Amino acid sequence: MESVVSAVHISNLTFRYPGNDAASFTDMNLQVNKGDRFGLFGPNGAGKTTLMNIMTGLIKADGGTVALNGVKVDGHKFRVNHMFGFVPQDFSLYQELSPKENLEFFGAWYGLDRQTIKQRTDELLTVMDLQDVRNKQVQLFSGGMKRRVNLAIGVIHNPSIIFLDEPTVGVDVQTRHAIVNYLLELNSKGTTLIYTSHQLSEAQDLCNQVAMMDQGKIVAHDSLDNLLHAHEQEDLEALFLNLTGKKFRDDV
Ligand SMILES: Nc1ncnc2c1ncn2[C@@H]1O[C@H](COP(=O)(O)OP(=O)(O)OP(=O)(O)O)[C@@H](O)[C@H]1O
Repeated sequence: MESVVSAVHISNLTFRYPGNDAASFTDMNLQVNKGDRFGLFGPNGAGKTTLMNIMTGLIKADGGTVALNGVKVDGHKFRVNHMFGFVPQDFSLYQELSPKENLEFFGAWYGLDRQTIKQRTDELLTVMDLQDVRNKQVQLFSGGMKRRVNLAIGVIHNPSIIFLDEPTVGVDVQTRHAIVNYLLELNSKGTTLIYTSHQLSEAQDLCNQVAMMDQGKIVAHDSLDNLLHAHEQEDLEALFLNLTGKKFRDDV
C-alpha cells in the first residue's frame, strides 16, 4: 500500500535555548496532513514561534527530524524553501521599497522567471487591494497594509505549505476578513496552512485541525470538532482555557 506523505512530520524533536528551560522541547512528535488548516495555540511563551522557526529551518533543533512534504528540513534548505512560504510575525519586507518592488525582489529571490514575477505581482497586488499604492514606499503604510504586503511576499512563489505566525496581529476587521478569506481560498485549492494566533474567533473560522501547546509540550492535537466534543467545550477560547488553565505565564 502506498504510504501518505504528511505536509509536516516532526519526529522526536528536542530543543532548548541555552540557559532557558521555559519552552524546551523533549521528544516532540507532530504530523500535519496535506490540505489541513492547522492551528497551533497556547499561552505566551508556550513555544509556538520557536516551533514554527524550527519547522521552517530558521532554528536548528538539537535532535529529531522535521520533514516537509517528505523532505527533511535539515540539509535540504534550498529545496525545502521553495516548497513553503513563511509569513512571520515581524514584518519581513523592505520598508523603503514599494509593494511592487518588494514582490519583484522576493520573486527573484525564489528564482521565478520575469514573466511569472510580473504576473504574480499583478495578481497579488489586486488580491491584497494594493494596486493604487503599488509604487509608494511601504514605510508610509498603515499596519494593515503592511500585513497584506507581508502576506503577499510569503505566497509569491505559490508554495504548497504556508506558515503564518500571527498574520493578522494589529489589523482592522476589513483586513482580517480579507486575509482569512484569501487563506481559505488558497486552502480550497490544496494549500496546507500552518497558523498560529491569539485571535481565537478568527482561528475558529480558519482552522480544522488544532494543537494546543503549553510550556513546550503539545497537550492536545485533533480536529477542532473532536477536541470540542471530547472536552465538552463550546468554542476554541473555552477549549484553550480548559486545556491550559487561567494562570498567567509571566516567568522569565
Ligand atoms: N532567542 C531566544 N533565546 C532564549 N530564549 C528564547 C529565545 N526566543 C524565545 N525564547 C524563550 O522561549 C520561550 C518560548 O518563546 P516563543 O516566542 O516560542 O513562545 P510563543 O508561544 O510564540 O509566545 P507568544 O505567544 O508570546 O508569541 C519563551 O520563554 C521565550 O522567552
